[in-house]
Amino acid sequence: MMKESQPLSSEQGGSNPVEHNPAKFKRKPITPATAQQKVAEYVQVIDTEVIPLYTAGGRFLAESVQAPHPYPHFRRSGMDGYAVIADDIAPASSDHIVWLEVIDNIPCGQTPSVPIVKGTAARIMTGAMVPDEADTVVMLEMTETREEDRRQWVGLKRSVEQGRNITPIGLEVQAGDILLTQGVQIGAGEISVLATFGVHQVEVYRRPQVAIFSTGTELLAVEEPIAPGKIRNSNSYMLAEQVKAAGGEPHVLGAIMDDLELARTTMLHALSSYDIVISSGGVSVGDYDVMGDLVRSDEVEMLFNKISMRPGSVTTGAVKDGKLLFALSGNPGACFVGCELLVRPTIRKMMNSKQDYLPEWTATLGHDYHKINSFTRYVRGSMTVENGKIIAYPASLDESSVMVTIKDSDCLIIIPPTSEVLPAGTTVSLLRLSR
Ligand SMILES: Nc1nc2c(c(=O)[nH]1)N[C@H]1C(S)=C(S)[C@@H](COP(=O)(O)OP(=O)(O)OC[C@H]3O[C@@H](n4cnc5c(N)ncnc54)[C@H](O)[C@@H]3O)O[C@H]1N2
Ligand code: MOO
Ligand SMILES: [Mg+2]
Repeated sequence: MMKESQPLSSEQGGSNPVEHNPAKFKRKPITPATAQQKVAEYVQVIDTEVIPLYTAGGRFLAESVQAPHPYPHFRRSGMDGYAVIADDIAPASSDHIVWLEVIDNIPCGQTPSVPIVKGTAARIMTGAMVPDEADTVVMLEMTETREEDRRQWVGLKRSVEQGRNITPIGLEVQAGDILLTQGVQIGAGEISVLATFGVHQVEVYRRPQVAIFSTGTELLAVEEPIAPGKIRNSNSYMLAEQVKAAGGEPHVLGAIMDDLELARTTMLHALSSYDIVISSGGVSVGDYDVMGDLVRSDEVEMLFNKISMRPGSVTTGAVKDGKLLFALSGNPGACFVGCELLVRPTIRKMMNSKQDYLPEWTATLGHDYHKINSFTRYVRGSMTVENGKIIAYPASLDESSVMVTIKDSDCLIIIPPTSEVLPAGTTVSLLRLSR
């Protein structure tokens, strides 16, 4: 559940006596992969809880599940028909109907009541337990019936090979098979396995509780009317959705003015109360970029404050008392990418997921990409399949400050550092976004 609280401050002027600090201009960029590694070093697997199965969808399994019995655990009919002994019906043909006496009727959920012997058959329904002595089920459409002296007979004009329409014990699963491993995310298929094997109480990882706050004196709450120079706080909402999609539980702490003290108290409160903290805005070198100043202070241990990527070069990581703080850029595009590349894997690693980083695919660039840069670019784009190949089209507007094309994107196309136009047709890697 996304929770939203009131903005922490509404009255401060937001002017901040940020001291002139040349250190902020000397930032040492590290690669995106190094940033991910640095963050991963601080990730701790979170504790677990036991929840009812019907609430387990989307959660990450904290236990491995071993089959306590084979599945199916009895020989099961795959058709509505008659359970027979194949040898009995071997001579059947259109000229020679073989008649078997029907001595049992086995609906689903019941056990056979009499053994099938030579010359007899049991009427049986799909999913019902096949009598031990029968080795074949003939579907209803291939049979005719008659009644004589209140005895039922079934006639067959064709033979059927032995074993037809019987699902053997353990076809899907043998007793002792490992079915689900720790860290698997529970979806429809997984929950079906758990239900089948009677796991009605599931041990899952607790959802990481993620505090989100935005900094920016320009920020309005979404319900406020626009005003000159002001914008609405869209990043908090965007981040909350990204956190939810990753498997975490967002807590939106609202927006604060660009005020160092306010940022300090908000950050410290968030770090002491939640498992992960994300802030947006104020990490560049501007006069009011308070998060950048704060992260360089003694309050936290800064891991990095520059990554050789765009958007999101100012993405900052820090740690305090074992908890990670992600101070993301205020620019929506950079904020989005920083969250996908660093926060998402953190949330998922905390729940032991092996699907922590965004999956990387190979694709063909759909049109020329003109921007040159010494940093790796993660360009939002959309994928289509043309003639059996994945074609990735960069968004028309992909600047860090652009918000509106995030919604149209299902991938981040990786454009390596380049000084030349990348022509359409180039093979590129991309990170697939989950939607
Ligand atoms: N002199 C330099 N200026 C800038 C540099 C630089 O290296 N030298 N880096 C640029 C890059 S790259 C980026 S990215 C931005 C990063 O800015 P900040 O992280 O400090 O973010 P803000 O200054 O607070 O805001 C930037 C932009 O984003 C808007 N914003 C902020 N919060 C939100 C929100 N919650 N929802 C929607 N939009 C938000 C804000 O109004 C600004 O327009 O710095 C460059 N500058
Ligand atoms: O950090 Mo900025 O997004 O690189 O443009
Ligand atoms: Mg700034």
